[in-house]
Amino acid sequence: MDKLEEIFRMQEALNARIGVTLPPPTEEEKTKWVLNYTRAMQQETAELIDSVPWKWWAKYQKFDEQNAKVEVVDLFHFLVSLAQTLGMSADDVYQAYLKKNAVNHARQESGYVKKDEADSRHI
Ligand SMILES: O=c1ccn([C@H]2C[C@H](O)[C@@H](COP(=O)(O)O)O2)c(=O)[nH]1
Repeated sequence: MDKLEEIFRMQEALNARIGVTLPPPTEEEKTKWVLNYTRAMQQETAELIDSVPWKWWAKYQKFDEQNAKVEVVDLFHFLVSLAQTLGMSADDVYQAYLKKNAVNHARQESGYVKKDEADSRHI
């Protein structure tokens, strides 16, 4: 089985155990879960920041690479749930990634001197 598809399936199973079925049926519920998952990701991002010595005034901090990797995986859990909240399958994410990656390369090709919001509308 494709690894991304397996991750999506495992995340669905974990979320079901927690009592959450995605995508939510109403726009109101979708809004709630977008906010829940983005807030959870902000928290995990803060924990990732704390895994590196970011405090320029303190000397006690260490680079905890092992913990940083765990935080990345925690973030991935919530990012996959966020995609599922918006009704995206593993293949939807893959296809959108391909298209957006091509846009990013085209932007580099052209020097990216102007922001063109319309260049991503086809994704
Ligand atoms: O609805 C949820 C809630 C939590 N987690 C997972 C993601 C992280 O791996 C971990 C974060 O929880 P704490 O370790 O911060 O308790 O739980 C989910 O996948 N879905």
